[in-house]
Amino acid sequence: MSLVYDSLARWSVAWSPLQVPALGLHVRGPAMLASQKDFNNAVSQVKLLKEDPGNEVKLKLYALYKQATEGPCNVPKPGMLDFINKTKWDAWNALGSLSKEAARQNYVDLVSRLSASSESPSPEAPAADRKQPESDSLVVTSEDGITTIRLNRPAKKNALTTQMYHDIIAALQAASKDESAITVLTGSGDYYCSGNDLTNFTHLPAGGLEEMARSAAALLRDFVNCFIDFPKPLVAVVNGPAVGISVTILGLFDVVYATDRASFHTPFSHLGQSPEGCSSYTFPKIMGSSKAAEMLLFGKKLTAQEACAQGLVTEVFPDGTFQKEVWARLKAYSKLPPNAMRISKQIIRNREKEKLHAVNAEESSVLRERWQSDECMNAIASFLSRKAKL
Ligand SMILES: CCCCCCCCCCC/C=C/C(=O)SCCNC(=O)CCNC(=O)[C@H](O)C(C)(C)COP(=O)(O)OP(=O)(O)OC[C@H]1O[C@@H](n2cnc3c(N)ncnc32)[C@H](O)[C@@H]1OP(=O)(O)O
Repeated sequence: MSLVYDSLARWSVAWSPLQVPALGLHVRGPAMLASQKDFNNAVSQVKLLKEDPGNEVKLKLYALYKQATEGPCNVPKPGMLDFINKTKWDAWNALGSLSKEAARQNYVDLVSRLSASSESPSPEAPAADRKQPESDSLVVTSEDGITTIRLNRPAKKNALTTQMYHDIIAALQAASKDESAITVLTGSGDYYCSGNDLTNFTHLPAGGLEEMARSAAALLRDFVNCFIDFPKPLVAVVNGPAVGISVTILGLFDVVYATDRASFHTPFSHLGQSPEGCSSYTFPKIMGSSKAAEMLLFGKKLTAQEACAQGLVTEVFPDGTFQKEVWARLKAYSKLPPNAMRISKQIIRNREKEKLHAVNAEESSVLRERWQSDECMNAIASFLSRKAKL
């Protein structure tokens, strides 16, 4: 269950039933409007819904409830760091001058639709007891001399949760000591990875924003250090679009294979952030300072072919044969003498290790400041309130 969902659920207890903005709401004449009794019944019915209707619907319910009971939004807008209350306020405020009566009716209609759909069997709806545990977001397997670390949150485009950063660190540490010759990072579904899960920043710890930025910077530094120090051949099998940190760390891989459907996007300025994953050093080295600046400063998105032409990607494969061709090749490579591959990697990496660690430390420290900036907070709030997408 996502953090936002948890927060909204807690919210619903504290603030009573939730609601959603304009989408799918009915407009009726006064004679057809629901009575106060219908409304009270609907409020009780919400608590009996068998299935969680999801954050968006709960927000809609919340806003309609507030509009129906208090009228148009008349309370001050919460601060931009108060993500949850701001999202709720936005939803209520979006109803504008909708009358109390119309809001009451829309609330009743929405609850009635929800009750009907939660009663009809839906084979695709995930039952609570089939919910994937957090650890299923990463799947690690070892076969044919290859350890594969697979990002497995396809419904969220494999965005990286805080837990996933920790799990990847643990998986890389284990892979560095296991029997496999090669380690692969790849993704499930249509995306390789959409980068940092932006809801990671919605859990403010007791120490507030400053403490959150401190612990995020420490985690980022540990995470990237694992890639710098990884002792065996590390291969990225980029099965679809890649965003943010999943792109920047590619500069620390030994080989990057991509489907022709992949794209490579580092929208740090759009997000009020700055480069990480040692990309401020590796990208200019790989593609030249000007091409690197276009990506890292202006967020230019590269196609797979462009990324290959600029040296970030080793080879591009047609999507239809991508998996077959790449895995056949990796299986062949995994039969090469493992010690020779390790030693060769060490010779290459040792020349750079000290520099890479220094770059990682600096980038993490700069980001610690960035995460506390208005630019960054506004960009995250904007994505979370569904106003912005890349
Ligand atoms: C206190 C400790 C914290 C520790 C944190 C560690 C910190 C290390 C951080 C290092 C710095 C990293 C920087 C980056 O990676 S910057 C890049 C961040 N990524 C983004 O900005 C991408 C945002 N996503 C999008 O723009 C679009 O979703 C995307 C273009 C990727 C896909 O669009 P599409 O229309 O195809 O699909 P949807 O938008 O409908 O996505 C499906 C669902 O997935 C959710 N989603 C996707 N990406 C993210 C994401 N990055 N964070 C959170 N959620 C994401 C999306 O919201 C949809 O969810 P719902 O179905 O529930 O709506």
